[in-house]
Amino acid sequence: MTMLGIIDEQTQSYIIFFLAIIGILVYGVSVFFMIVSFFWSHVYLHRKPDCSLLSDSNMPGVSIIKPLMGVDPLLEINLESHFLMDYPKFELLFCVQDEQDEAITLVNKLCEKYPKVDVRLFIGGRDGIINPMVHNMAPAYDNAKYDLVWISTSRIKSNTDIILDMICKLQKPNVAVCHQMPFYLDQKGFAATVEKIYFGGAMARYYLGFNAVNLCCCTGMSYMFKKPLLDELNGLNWYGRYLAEDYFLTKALHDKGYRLVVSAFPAQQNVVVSSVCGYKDRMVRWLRLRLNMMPLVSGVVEPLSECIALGLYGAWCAHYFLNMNFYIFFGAHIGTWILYDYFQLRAVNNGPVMFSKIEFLLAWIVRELLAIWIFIEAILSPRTVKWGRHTYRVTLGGHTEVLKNKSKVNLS
Ligand SMILES: CCCCCCCC/C=C\CCCCCCCC(=O)N[C@@H](CO)[C@H](O)/C=C/CCCCCCCCCCCCC
Ligand SMILES: O=c1ccn([C@@H]2O[C@H](COP(=O)(O)OP(=O)(O)O[C@H]3OC[C@@H](O)[C@H](O)[C@H]3O)[C@@H](O)[C@H]2O)c(=O)[nH]1
Repeated sequence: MTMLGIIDEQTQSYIIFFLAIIGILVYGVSVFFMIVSFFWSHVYLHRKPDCSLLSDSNMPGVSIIKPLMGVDPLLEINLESHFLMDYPKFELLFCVQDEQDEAITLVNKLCEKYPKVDVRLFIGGRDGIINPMVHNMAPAYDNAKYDLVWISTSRIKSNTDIILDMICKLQKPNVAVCHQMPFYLDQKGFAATVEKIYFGGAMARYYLGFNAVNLCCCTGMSYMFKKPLLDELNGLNWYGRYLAEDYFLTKALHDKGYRLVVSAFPAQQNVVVSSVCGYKDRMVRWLRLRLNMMPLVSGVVEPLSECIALGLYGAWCAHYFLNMNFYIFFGAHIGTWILYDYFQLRAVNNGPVMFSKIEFLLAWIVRELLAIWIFIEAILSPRTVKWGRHTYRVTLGGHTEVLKNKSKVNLS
């Protein structure tokens, strides 16, 4: 008898063998997605769209919904970028929940500057919808003129290539959604470097890899879709009962057999990045959402697929099966991973990054260590999600309640 006298030696060796097989599988699948996304980011990203299905006479109209809350120093640039797009048929639908919101002044200023652009402002949102972003967008969604709707959050900067790319990709009948992989525009400062390294490395690795093999993996930061298809599946407002409306509505379309396609242009988040803590809090919020939607994947496989954990697990497996030196394997794993992330980031960035290799390395280490912190913080209180003005309680399957003054308000 071994292992505290509970199980015999043979059972113990079976368990160890089983854990080693799992380790090989997790390592193998991770490497598979890394290779796919590396290849994908080099051949697919930043390519000009193939618009052969479009002509000047059949350019579809697009209703662009911009939910706003407060003003960031870069918000004006982001909003103006939409006014400046060279596309013949679009409307801008700005939304704010509060009539005192400072963003209203900014929208009015831009409307005066660009009187030819078709703009509407919706104030007040729609009562009864839990998700604050959907609450804010609901009136605009219901009044959208066109069949293509583009939801683009306040942190997103746009340009003509992006709108054209999304529209062209949506011309295929089996494509329901075209979404942008989250990424960041260049900004100075360590926190901005950490953000860029995460989105261009760790996230790109799975975001692109999953989409390349047609898994449903989409964030609601910037995505264009065919409104009639979503309306057949209850419409946007219905998904406002979930905090992760993006996951549930894209999954519904995906389950119906439609394709979700990644835009060739990563999303240009453009906000003032002031602290690493802000990044950490957002990642904890997202992870808590995922833990409630896919507990096994995000609670077990996801942490195991992070560089340090996977390196330790892989080194143990290599030692177990091949008698390889644990430390040499681990060192080679970390070194290769850093190189991979660096070149992956350059591909997503479409060229060199603005920070030095030493800054990259420091920020990369901080990001990897933060991933452990983020996991622990998320798992310690997986049901509580703070977003905007409220705190929410999310339960397994995504059911959401607003927590207000210690009492629960169920709006769904
Ligand atoms: C064996 C190695 C496999 C690695 C599995 C790692 C699983 C990692 C899961 C997600 C990481 C991808 C990051 C996607 C962006 C998520 C951002 C986010 O949380 N956004 C939320 C807020 O906007 C949004 O509501 C959530 C979207 C969820 C998307 C995740 C879909 C992943 C689904 C595919 C899982 C299959 C894994 C199969 C592994 C064999
Ligand atoms: O209370 C709020 C909070 C946010 N918002 C708006 O919602 C948009 C997204 O907000 P943030 O930038 O804080 O959120 P994230 O980018 O982290 O959101 C992401 O995670 C949660 C998902 O539901 C979203 O689809 C996804 O975009 C912004 O345009 C913001 O103005 C509101 O309208 N009301």
